[in-house]
Formats: sequence, C-alpha cells, structure tokens
Amino acid sequence: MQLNDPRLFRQLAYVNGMWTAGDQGRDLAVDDPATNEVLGHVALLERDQITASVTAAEQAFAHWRSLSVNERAARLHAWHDLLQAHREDLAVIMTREQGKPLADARGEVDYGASFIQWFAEEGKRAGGETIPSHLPNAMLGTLREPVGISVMFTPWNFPLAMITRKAAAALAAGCPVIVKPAGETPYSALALAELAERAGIPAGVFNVVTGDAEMVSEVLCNDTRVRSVSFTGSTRVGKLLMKQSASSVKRMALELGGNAPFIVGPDMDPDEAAREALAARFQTAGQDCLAANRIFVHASIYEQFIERFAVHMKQLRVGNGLMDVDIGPLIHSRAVDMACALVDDAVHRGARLIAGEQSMAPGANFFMPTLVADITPEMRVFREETFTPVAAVCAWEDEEAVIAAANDTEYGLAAYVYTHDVRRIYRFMRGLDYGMVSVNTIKMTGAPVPFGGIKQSGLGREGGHAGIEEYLDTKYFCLGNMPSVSGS
Ligand SMILES: NC(=O)c1ccc[n+]([C@@H]2O[C@H](COP(=O)([O-])OP(=O)(O)OC[C@H]3O[C@@H](n4cnc5c(N)ncnc54)[C@H](O)[C@@H]3O)[C@@H](O)[C@H]2O)c1
Ligand SMILES: N[C@@H](CC=O)C(=O)O
Repeated sequence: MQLNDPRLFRQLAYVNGMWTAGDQGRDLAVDDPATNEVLGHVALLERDQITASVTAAEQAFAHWRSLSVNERAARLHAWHDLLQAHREDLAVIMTREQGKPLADARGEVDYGASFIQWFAEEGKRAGGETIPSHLPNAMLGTLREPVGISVMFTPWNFPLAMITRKAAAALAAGCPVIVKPAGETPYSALALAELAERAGIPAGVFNVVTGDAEMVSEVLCNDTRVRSVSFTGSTRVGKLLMKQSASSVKRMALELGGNAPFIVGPDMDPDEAAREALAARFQTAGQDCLAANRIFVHASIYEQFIERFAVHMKQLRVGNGLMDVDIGPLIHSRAVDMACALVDDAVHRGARLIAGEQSMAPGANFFMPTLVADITPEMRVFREETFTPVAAVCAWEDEEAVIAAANDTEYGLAAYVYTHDVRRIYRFMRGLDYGMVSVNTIKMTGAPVPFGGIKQSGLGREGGHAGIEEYLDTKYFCLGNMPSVSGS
C-alpha cells in the first residue's frame, strides 16, 4: 500500500503496547473489495493471547484511571491531532480495505477524529453530585468511577469512526480498551493503535486484537474481568453477545441494524426530495445503518419523484473508491448476491423495477444502484435492512397510515421526514418510533449527538453527553457521623 507513512500499515495485532503475531503463526488474508487483490494479512491470535490482552488491560487500568482528567485529555488531544496529521494515509487505508470513495473516507477520518476531541473534553465534565441529606449529620453524594475493562466489536462499514466513538469515551472515563475490528477491515484499527502509541497512550490501555470473531467474543464475554461490551453490527450478532455477556452481567452498548423510513410530504418539490432520498439511500453504497431503507412518497408527487430519482441515480459513478466515484464496491460478493435476491423477491411479489442495469457493474463486488417501486410489507426490501444500493419506494396518502407503516418493523434506529408543514413535522417527530428523527436533512450525526436506536436497533447511546455514561459507574457515598454537617 502506497502511504506517506508506511508504519501506519500494520499486519500484527497490538496488545500491551507490542505488535503481536499469533502464537501458532496463523494469519488471515485481507482483500481489497474493489479488485479482490490481497492487500495483506492480519495475525490470528489464539485463545490464550486473547485472555492475555485482558490481563494487560487489567494491569494498565490502575495507572490509567489514576491520571487526572487533564492528563488523559492531553493524550486524547494528541491522538486526535495525529489522526488529522495522517488524514490522507488513513483515508487511503480505509478505501483500500473497505471500498468507500476516498472523499467519503477522508470524511470518516474527520468524523472519527471529532469523537476523540469531544470526549477529551467531555471527560472533564463527568462529575458526580451532592445530595441534600435526609439523615442527620451525614453528607451524601455520588462519585463517578470508570466501569473497567471495556471491549469493543466494530463493523466493516465504518472501520475507524465506530472505534473512536466508543474508545475515546471509554478512555476519557478512565477505562482500558480492547478493540476487535471486523475481519474485513482490520487495518484502520491497527493504524489507530500505531497513532495511539505515538500519542502517549500507555501500553495495555488501547489494545487491538485480531482473530476468529466467534472465539474472541466467547473468550472476552466470558471473562469476568471485562466489565463492558460495546458492539456495532447486526442485530443477530448483538443478541449473541448479550447472551454471552449475561453470565457475568456486563454493561452493554449495542448499535444494531436499522430499517429507516424516509417520508416525503405532498408539499415537497419532487426533484429536491429525490436528490435527498438518493443521498440518504446510497451513502456508503447503502451499507450504512442510517441508509433510507423504505422511501414513502406522497401519492400526489409519487410518479414525478420516481422519474427524478431514476434520472439522478443513473448519473451516479460506480467504481474503485480510489477513482473519482460516488459509489464503491460492496464489502464482498455475498452482499452482491443478497442485493440480487432482494430485487428478485420484490419483483416476484409485484414491485416495478424502474432502473438498475447489472451488466454495467465494473467488477464482481459491485452492484449498480437499483430502484424498485410499489413495494409492500410482504417484500424483503420492506422488512429487512437491505444494506445494499437498492432503493425501495411506495406511495402514501393517509398520515396515520404512513406512520404506522414506518413503525411496522422490529427496528428503531433512524427516520427521515421531508415536509415544510410544521404541524405535520411535529406529528411525525412524535409518532415515529425511532431513536433519531431527522427533518429536512440527511446530515444528522456528529460528536455532540446521542446516537442510538430503540427496539431491536440497540441499547444505550454513543456520542454526546450520553456517550461517556456507558463507561462510568455511579458510586453513592454516605459520609456519616459528621456532627458539623447539616441536612441540606
Ligand atoms: N447499526 C450499525 O451501526 C451497523 C453498522 C454496521 C453493520 N451493521 C449491520 O451489519 C449487517 C451487515 O454486516 P454483516 O453481514 O457483516 O453482519 P454480521 O452480523 O455477520 O457481522 C457484523 C460484524 O460482527 C462481527 N461478528 C460476527 N460474529 C461475531 C461474533 N460472534 N462476535 C463478535 N463479532 C462478530 C463480524 O466480524 C462483523 O464485523 C447489516 O445488516 C447491519 O445490520 C449495523
Ligand atoms: N453511519 C453511521 C454508522 C452506521 O453504520 C454513523 O454515522 O454513525
């Protein structure tokens, strides 16, 4: 890989401040999804090595938590600055392993860095409270303590920002961290480890383990020394991690799948609404938990919307993310198979295939943006998180019915509403059962935001003031027999 700083491309795990090969010498090939070329390999750690990463974190914890918040913040700020200084290399690594266009990868480096900056400061504000005493001669209050060793399983669609959103919060709270990145995208995580070391984050405080996901999660979730598990990925794996963590009652933060509705009101300009829906559907080639999964358009502008959406969709440039494109490859060929199956299912059940010419795909892992109209609740595109560049549209007329249809899913991550009618906006905002509702914009995320879902989209919040709470325990204290202390 051509980088300005070749030391950012690491193929070994990072445990206790050391670049670590698997004890059995096993490794795993990592492919560039655009070309299927092998980019490199990554160490497959053995069971005992995963346990050793917990021991390293345990030993590092005492020192890390003892630092003042300002000392921890200084290291986090240094880490943030290093991400910015190496932005271009980090973006290239991300595009090569994940496939997303370079411009999007640069955006993700900025997004990822912003969480480090945010939590460096947020750590300074994570204080307890004093409580007016109901007991005579006693002082009551709370202290905030770091929960302890925090494990993070992160996905391949956002290989850098999903790590920093979790890890920076935990580190700021005083917790040591063990990250298990997705097998498809380990190199962004390992580059983060290289930069964490350069930023002065001590050995054992930020570890990146690589290996078989099922074995790693089994070892880490069953280790009683691990106190918190955070995962971003599918609802299926999230449930598995919950089960594995139940025996030792760990704290859980889960950012799982979504099935976002995108509702367009009758007052919208069909062309403007189509451009916005297009961007909301095809971000990260549709492999985004925030991607608009079901597009509900008011019947009065439905056909015009479809026509404008198809026109704009055909202009999207699909290709290798290193080139000047809008949409890169899907993560692997299974995702292409899934996209084909979703479209077939929809058409078989009566949807109209408006556009999507797969013979134009520039490689095995590419899927050309596709639009299906007249979708119904029986179709897979309606029920499942499609995670592919397949846009699925239907018409609505009755406001209560469209809210009910939008809520007719086990997911509840994000919803979009496009209309300028303020009363309608209010009714949608209140009526939609989602953790996040975005009105007249598709840009809703960022460091200050409490990101997260309800129902089977997850537990807890990341980012914002809430993000650091996932890594803090509240310790109540009662300082009794203090005759000079009043009850107030
Ligand atoms: N909510 C989000 O932010 C978000 C982000 C990315 C992906 N996703 C979900 O991921 C799905 C697509 O990804 P996929 O097909 O790779 O899903 P998947 O469930 O097979 O895998 C998701 C991730 O979990 C890891 N994983 C698998 N088994 C694991 C285990 N036992 N322990 C720990 N980690 C394990 C994988 O390495 C991968 O990184 C989508 O349907 C979407 O719901 C959600
Ligand atoms: N796009 C999401 C991540 C989910 O895939 C985000 O911005 O956090």
